[in-house]
Amino acid sequence: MRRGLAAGNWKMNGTAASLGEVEVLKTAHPAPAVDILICPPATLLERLSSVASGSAIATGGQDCHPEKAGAHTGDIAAGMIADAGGSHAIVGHSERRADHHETDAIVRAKAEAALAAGLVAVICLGESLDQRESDQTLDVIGAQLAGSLPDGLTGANAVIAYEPIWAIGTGKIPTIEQITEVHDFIRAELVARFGAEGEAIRVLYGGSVKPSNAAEIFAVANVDGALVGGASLKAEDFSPIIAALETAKG
Ligand SMILES: O=C[C@H](O)COP(=O)(O)O
Repeated sequence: MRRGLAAGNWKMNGTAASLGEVEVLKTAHPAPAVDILICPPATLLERLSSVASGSAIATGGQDCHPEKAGAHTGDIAAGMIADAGGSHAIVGHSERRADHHETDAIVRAKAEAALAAGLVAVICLGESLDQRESDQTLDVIGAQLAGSLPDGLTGANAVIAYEPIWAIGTGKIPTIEQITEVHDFIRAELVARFGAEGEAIRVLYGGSVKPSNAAEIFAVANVDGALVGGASLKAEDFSPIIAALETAKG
């Protein structure tokens, strides 16, 4: 059975004061039945990793550059995330794909860089509202899986996050039937490509996950957890999501 993963993506939010939220989570979840991950902005990664040290909370970056080092102003290499105490790297988030024109090929290269640095790659994909409304969702997800995933993925080195773009930060979520359809499709594609490891790779849902809707989303068989944005910023919101995942998948 896959272990649940509650992942928080703080995006471009958080200052040193936010580290107190991690202290609260540590106390509230000393021995959780699921994995917990927080990906703060790069400015906080080392400090947050230090605060989380010795707890059940893993940390990671929100992006990494495909190269190991070099003249890439403003970018961060996967090895730097590891050096700062992180164990995961989110790649291919729709905000990166949109804001930084990241293609599937770039996302794949970033995922490969994460794996080469010993990180777990959290590879994101999802359809736009136009694509959803024109019945292209599974085609889009299939193409993103084919183009963004490196070879050799396993349950230990990769996580997939399905995030419908139109559900991110909007308060809207797909129906449970829609989430089930996409997650079942992703699972089948992973098994077709990676065999038994495709069964072990966790598939997270992301997009407006809140304490109020977490339980129904986590009840879906192929939903192994969540990639949470806004509701991961405050322990009072993230903690009940972790608890709901423990109930469903712990
Ligand atoms: O990475 C997280 C997702 O983009 C979801 O963000 P959200 O929970 O604020 O909708």
